[in-house]
Amino acid sequence: MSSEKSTDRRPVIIFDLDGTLVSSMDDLVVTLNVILTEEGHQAIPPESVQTMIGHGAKVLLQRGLEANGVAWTEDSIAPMYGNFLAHYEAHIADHTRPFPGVVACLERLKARGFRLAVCTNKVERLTMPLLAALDLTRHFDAIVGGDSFDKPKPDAAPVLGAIERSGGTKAGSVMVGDSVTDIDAARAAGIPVVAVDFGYTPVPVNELNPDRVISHFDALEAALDAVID
Ligand SMILES: O=C(O)COP(=O)(O)O
Ligand SMILES: [Mg+2]
Repeated sequence: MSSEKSTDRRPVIIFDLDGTLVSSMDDLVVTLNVILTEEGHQAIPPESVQTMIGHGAKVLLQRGLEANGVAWTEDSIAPMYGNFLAHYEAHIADHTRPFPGVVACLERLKARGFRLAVCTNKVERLTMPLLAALDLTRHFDAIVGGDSFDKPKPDAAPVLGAIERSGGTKAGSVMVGDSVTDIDAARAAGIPVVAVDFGYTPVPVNELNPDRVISHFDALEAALDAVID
């Protein structure tokens, strides 16, 4: 961390990745179904996969197996998980793109003096190449993955870690996410949360009581102004 960062602590806007900054579902669906069908299992329809995203690739694979009625253990899924990581890494941005308005919004927030961070449950091995492939890495002061700290979201640790690694301060910081894990992690960390309603969640986000819900990144600044004291 530079001395400039440590003496100039600013609020941080902490973004979830899948379903919030980027539309990663199609690439995740393809990889999951390639791995399941290679093993002789049934492919899962996209609308079902959408409800399984947000807890990282390993949980996605576990849920895909459970949907097929297949029992798994950590040992039994290890080779399949390795294949999943390799396939997904090779196709990480075939279809995945930033949602509309993301880049312009990040630039406006940076110009307003916020620090910016990613806090995802995707492992670092996948998070870093995805952000690089979409030319998003340069916008962020810190990037935290599901394996960056001992526990992933909904634990507070990765959210607080993202603030710390950004050289930021918790006061005035806000989480932006698409699912219950983001809302619970923000609550655990003691910061407000804005939810996007175009992401991946089995439960509509407005039923999860975030501080604000937005339907487009053009609405994020007004939502942040409303939730920051
Ligand atoms: O399920 C994943 O791969 C990670 O999801 P997240 O970026 O929404 O935390
Ligand atoms: Mg998400």
